[in-house]
Amino acid sequence: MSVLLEVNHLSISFLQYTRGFQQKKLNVVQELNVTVHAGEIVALVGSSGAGKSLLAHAILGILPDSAETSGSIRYDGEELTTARQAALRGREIALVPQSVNYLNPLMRVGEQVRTNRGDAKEAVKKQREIFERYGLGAEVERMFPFQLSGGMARRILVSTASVSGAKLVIADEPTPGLDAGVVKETLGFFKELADQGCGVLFITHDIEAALQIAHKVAIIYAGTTVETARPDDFAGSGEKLRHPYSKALWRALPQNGFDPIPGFQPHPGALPEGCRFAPRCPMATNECMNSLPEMRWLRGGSVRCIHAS
Ligand SMILES: Nc1ncnc2c1ncn2[C@@H]1O[C@H](COP(=O)(O)OP(=O)(O)OP(=O)(O)O)[C@@H](O)[C@H]1O
Ligand code: NI
Repeated sequence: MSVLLEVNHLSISFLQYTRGFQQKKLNVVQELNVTVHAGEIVALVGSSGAGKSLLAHAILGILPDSAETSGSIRYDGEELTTARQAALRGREIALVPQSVNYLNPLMRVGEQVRTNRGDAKEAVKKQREIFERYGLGAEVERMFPFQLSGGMARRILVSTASVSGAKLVIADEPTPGLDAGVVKETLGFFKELADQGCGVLFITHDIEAALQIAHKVAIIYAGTTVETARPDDFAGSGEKLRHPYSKALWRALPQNGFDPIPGFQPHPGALPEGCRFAPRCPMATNECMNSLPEMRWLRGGSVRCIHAS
């Protein structure tokens, strides 16, 4: 399948004003890499504050003005410029947001799901077809968001991407606090989109949900990609995983012994010089403190660690 999205060496920083008129640059994301092919579901996993939503916003071109970015984001073989982002956003590149609060409370749902589809007649037809496929009754298109149940609202959010005819769907934490049935159903919708040729970037804290549908898993820590793995690398005690952080994350799951990693992910203002994980890493040596390791290929995946083998 062809490469749809290619993010390389992405850095995002924020200019912050400290005491007086001094400016301080806060480097939040550095050297973030991720590639999504058509028809592929890539899970982006990392803990809170790792930079997942910032990546999503950088791709969509909706970062705040105070953000400064460098590196490259290519879509469909070409650099994603601000102008292209504006033209593709909500159409070819769609966001499935975390919260139903992204829906306009004053607009009937059928209408808002159709907003980015040009031809009105065709849009209604497409929207009805998709609502039916997602098990949303004919009456739903006339409803307002407050009338929807949690499960229905999730279906509406995913159907928006479907109706717009998106080729790349970015789902930012689409299954927070949902009951198991709704999670399973939502995951099924993404699978279906991918089966139709869509690329899906599935952002989540939830490794287990990710593993149910992902073709590839990218793990990020403190603003940096540390590993890309195959779903079946997440097995046993994590011996197939490549990065010490990935292993630790896997072992911290309740079913794997709930062995939490001591320490905390560093705050953007206080990132270590070298490997971001070194201060918490059982394998760290002096060499790890010098510079951020390069990403390298290893056993059918990639890893940013000089000790991984
Ligand atoms: N406008 C901003 N100015 C300064 N720092 C910011 C800004 N937006 C985000 N950050 C910082 O960037 C880091 C990453 O934020 P981001 O929202 O991408 O995290 P995340 O991985 O999506 O976390 P979560 O799982 O909690 O949603 C955080 O430490 C956050 O404080
Ligand atoms: Ni987020």
